[in-house]
Amino acid sequence: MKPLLELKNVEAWYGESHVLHGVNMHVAEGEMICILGRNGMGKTTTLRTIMGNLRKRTGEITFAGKDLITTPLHRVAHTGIGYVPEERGIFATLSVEENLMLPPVVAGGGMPLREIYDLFPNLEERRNSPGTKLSGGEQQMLAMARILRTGARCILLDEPTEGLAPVIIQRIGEVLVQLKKRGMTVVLVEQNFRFAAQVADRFYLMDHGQMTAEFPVSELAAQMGMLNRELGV
Ligand SMILES: Nc1ncnc2c1ncn2[C@@H]1O[C@H](COP(=O)(O)OP(=O)(O)OP(=O)(O)O)[C@@H](O)[C@H]1O
Repeated sequence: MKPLLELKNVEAWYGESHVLHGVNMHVAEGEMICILGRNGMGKTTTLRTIMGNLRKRTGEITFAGKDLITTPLHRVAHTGIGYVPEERGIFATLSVEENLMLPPVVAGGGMPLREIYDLFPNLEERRNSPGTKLSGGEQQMLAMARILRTGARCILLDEPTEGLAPVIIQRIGEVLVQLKKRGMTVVLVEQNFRFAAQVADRFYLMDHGQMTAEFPVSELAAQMGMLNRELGV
């Protein structure tokens, strides 16, 4: 079966700085993959390159049969792919509900507000609170919810657990399991290896702008020695 998202030999640059050196990656529909790697290896850049935020890029990126390299930046979300950046991008002066309603529904199947509140009950409780008053966990959930409303069927999540308390991390894990049950495709970048090990189906290890290893969760135990050497997990 053809992957939903596929990168072939993708290279990308920030100005003169060559950061991705031939990234190969594929994600099946409904799969949750996790990109592991030390700081600065190109994980965030991979997500930004898929979304078209880095325009200087070569190789092939296809999503749902569409060529994303030639898709204009403002049309990428219309293909059904959404990005939740590490900094979350919540509008501080707007309420939770205004943050949710602001981005347009750009692809078919956008999650209605009612379903979003069922998935994130604490967002409903806080629907009138301004972005500035939200905890880190609430901000992360709002950032994810906002992307689900746009109609994305594949979400790219950059370090969703960063800086969050264990109980909130567990809640985010539960949401990801729910999304997976609904058939959502997820690309996760995570430093929190213990969290990723509980939710991901398959792993990529990124090193100096390339994927240097790939294995399914069933091989995790056998790969621990290698991961320990590479990441110190
Ligand atoms: N806006 C930018 N301009 C120039 N270089 C950048 C920019 N953003 C990142 N880089 C460089 O690109 C390389 C890859 O960074 P990237 O953020 O993709 O790594 P990462 O694996 O996501 O690590 P981290 O977890 O630290 O974010 C690093 O050398 C970084 O310094």
